[in-house]
This record gives sequence, structure tokens and C-alpha cells, in this order.
Amino acid sequence: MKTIKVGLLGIGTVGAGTFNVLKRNQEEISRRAGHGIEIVMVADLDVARAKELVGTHCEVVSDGNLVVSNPEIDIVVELIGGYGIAKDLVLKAIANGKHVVTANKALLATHGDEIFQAAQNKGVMVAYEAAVAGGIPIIKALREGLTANRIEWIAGIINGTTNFILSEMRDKGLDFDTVLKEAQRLGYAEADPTFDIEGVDAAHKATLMAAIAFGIPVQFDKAHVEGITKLEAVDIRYAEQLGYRIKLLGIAKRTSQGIELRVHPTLIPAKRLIANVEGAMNAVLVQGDAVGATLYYGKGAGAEPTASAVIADLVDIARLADADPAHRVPHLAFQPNAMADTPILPISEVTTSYYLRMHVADKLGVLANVTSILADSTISIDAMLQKEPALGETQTDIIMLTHQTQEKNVEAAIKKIEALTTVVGKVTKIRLEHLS
Ligand SMILES: NC(=O)C1=CN([C@@H]2O[C@H](COP(=O)(O)OP(=O)(O)OC[C@H]3O[C@@H](n4cnc5c(N)ncnc54)[C@H](O)[C@@H]3O)[C@@H](O)[C@H]2O)C=CC1
Ligand SMILES: N[C@@H](CC=O)C(=O)O
Ligand code: NA
Repeated sequence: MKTIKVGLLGIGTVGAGTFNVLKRNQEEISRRAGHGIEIVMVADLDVARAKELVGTHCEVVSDGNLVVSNPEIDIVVELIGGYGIAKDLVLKAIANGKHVVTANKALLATHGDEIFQAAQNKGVMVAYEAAVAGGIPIIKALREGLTANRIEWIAGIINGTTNFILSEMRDKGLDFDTVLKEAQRLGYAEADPTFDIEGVDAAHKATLMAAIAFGIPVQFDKAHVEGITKLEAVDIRYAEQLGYRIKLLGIAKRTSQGIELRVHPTLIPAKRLIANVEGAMNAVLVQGDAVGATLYYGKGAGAEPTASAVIADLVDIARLADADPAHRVPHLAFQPNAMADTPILPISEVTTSYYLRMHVADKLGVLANVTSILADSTISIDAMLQKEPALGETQTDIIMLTHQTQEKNVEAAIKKIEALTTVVGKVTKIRLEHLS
């Protein structure tokens, strides 16, 4: 039995998880792969820590260039993160004829086309199961299991950190910063946690899923990205009263006009399975024309769940390394010469339903004014909640849920509503998806 030699770039949270799981399950993994798989060299800036983790099992260096240029190494696993040195080392590994496994969604969502093209030219594989929804085999499902389908839409809770923050704030009444620190301590958050809380990490993952679902290039720059930092506790409460939960969703949807690619807090009916995904768990709902809805659930972050996906990629490569490159699963699921140029729609062209909260003077006629503005904009109301003013107050909240309409219609109506003298301050708008 041949042993496939692996070089590891970065032995932090995911790197250490990969090393440990590979060692622990070595025999089982070899029986599946048909080859031994062994990490023979590790590069990490923190050499002392790395040596402590790997013991005498393999060589430890500080310079990743020594890994990507080592002629002994068949597969390079990139677990450093970011688009700087990681990109350089991945491209060098490919140029040296090595297969690459990476968990780096930031790198692939921004430079994926260049990297996949380089790999294609060189006849090597770049595998990235860990880059989307950690341990959930969603790349495998989209690229292979669902290949018969025309994918209609994907909606996912694909950032563990933000889902953990929303759950802990709601269930334990903890404040945002405390929960974020805990997510960092548990190894869920990105090196720069603004990527998590501002929706960027989820958008990287949604970008990759959109590419493999619709056969389009990776276009992170066209994604609409909103995080959870502007979300207010009052809206989470009102949403619950109306039978909804608020989740940070990554959405990729095919429409007759183009593709919607967006990440934002979203109201979803509380009765949906995905609305009950809590903590750092991830879930991805995929609607295919033949299969209907399928739901994938599991740990989207953390050392060993992510290592599970990294090692699955190592086994895939071990099995396919000797196959004719033309017969491998294409990097982006569709053959490189069959990619579509379907446009990604600007957010103004997106069609969805909306939650609107406005603070109003408790006067006769206010509601009529607001509803007539919505009616003039052909926006119909699905549900409404009007709060009684608190004792001694003369102002109150009105919450409206709309039927589907285009974002630009809603924006125009909000401007008119905000201009009413009886409406105080800004209207809060949160998108709503029924996911059915
Ligand atoms: N932590 C998680 O739950 C998940 C992380 N990912 C991705 O996996 C990758 C790694 O993430 P983590 O393990 O969490 O990060 P980490 O920060 O724990 O580990 C990164 C490691 O790379 C090392 N490093 C930094 N610069 C280096 C350089 N120039 N040369 C050699 N080593 C260098 C650091 O010393 C550190 O040990 C990132 O792309 C991340 O987005 C993906 C899914 C889940
Ligand atoms: N920071 C990410 C880690 C996995 O991709 C998250 O919180 O989901
Ligand atoms: Na995955």
C-alpha cells in the first residue's frame, strides 16, 4: 500500500484538529482510502507550539515555502487563512504539481477562479469541503449528490459564530461582546472576527455555493453583505411574537432575471427545522427541481468537525490521484468550458418579503397613511402588530410583514413613510423568507 505524503501549512485550531484526527483514525482512514495518508512536514510561524503538538512524528519548519517545494510531498493542506501568504503558497504548491486541500473560504471566494484555473492547467486538484459549513459535506452534496438537479435556491446558516451569538443572547440574555469572546475562545471565530459578525465569512461561503450550484464564476464582490451588528433585541422579540426567528442567512437563488447572492439577518417561520438550529451549528437548505428540499445539518466550525472535512478531501484525492484529470469532479461542479455568465442581481432587484418596524405617534389616521403609501407602491400586507403605547407614552411601535415585492419598491415606500410627520425616526427593515 502506497503512503500519500502530506505537508501541512498552519497548525492552529483546524491544523491541530486535522493532525489529531488523522493520527487517531489512521487505520480506518487507510482502509477507506486504499493508501496510507501521513503528515510528513508542518510549517507554522510558532515552531515551538507546533513541535509540542506533533512530537517527533514529523518535521516542523517556520517557512511554508519548504513544504510546497518539498519533492516528497503529494498534497499540501493550507490552514493558515487569509489571502496573503496563503494565496502565494497555494499557487506555488499547484505550480509544483501538488494537490491542495484548503479550508480557506476567504481565499477561494476572492481568488478561486485564478486558483482553480491554475490547478486545471497543471492537472491537480484543489479540494475545499472544509471551506463551507465546516464538517457538513455540503460541497460533496452540491457537486455530486445533487448533480441531476437544476438547483433553484440555497439558504443556509453558514456562520457558527453569529448563530452562537444570536442563540446565547436570546436564551441566556448575555451581551454581544461577552458571547463573541466565548466564540473566539472556542475556536469558532475568524482571525478577524469582524468577518463573522459583519456577514463577510457567510458571504464567502454563499459565493462558493452559488458558483457550484449555478455553474457561475466565484464573484464575492457582487454579493450583498449585512451582518448582525445592527440587529436590535426589540426586533428579535417582535419577530418571535409574530411566529418567526431571526437568523443570519446566506442565500443564493436563481430567478428569471439573474442570481440573488445575499447575506443578511432574515426572519424565517419558527416552525421550519432550520429556524431551530442553535449555537454554533450550521444548516443548509437546498431546493432542487427533482429532489425538492434537502437539509444538511451539523457542526460548521471548531477543530475536529472542520478536520473531518479536510480529511475527507485528503481521502478523495488519495483515491483519485491516479485518475485521468478529465474524469475528476470539476472544481466548480460544472465543466470549466460550460460555465454560465448569468448576472448576479444588485440588491435593489431582489424580490422577497419584509418586516417593517416604525415608531409612530399614537394618533388617529397614522395607520391609514402608512397603509395607503404601501398600497400605492403595490406592496400588500401579510400581517401586522400594533403595540399599545406604554403607560404615559404617546408613541408606539407598528410592525408590518409584507408579501413579496422588489427591494427598490420597499425602499421607495420607506422614504415616503419616514417623511410622514407622525412617524418618528427611521423605519427598520429586515428581509423575510418563507423557505418553502
Ligand atoms: N476555526 C474554524 O472553526 C474554521 C476555520 N476555517 C478556516 O481554516 C483556516 C484556519 O483557521 P484556524 O485554524 O481557525 O486558524 P488559526 O489562527 O487557529 O491557525 C492558523 C495557524 O497558521 C499559522 N500561521 C500564520 N501565518 C503563517 C505563515 N506565514 N506560515 C506558517 N504558518 C502560519 C498560525 O501560527 C496558526 O497556528 C482559515 O482559513 C479559516 O477560515 C474553516 C472552517 C472552520
Ligand atoms: N468563523 C467561522 C468558522 C467556520 O467556517 C464560523 O464561525 O462559522
Ligand atoms: Na463542508
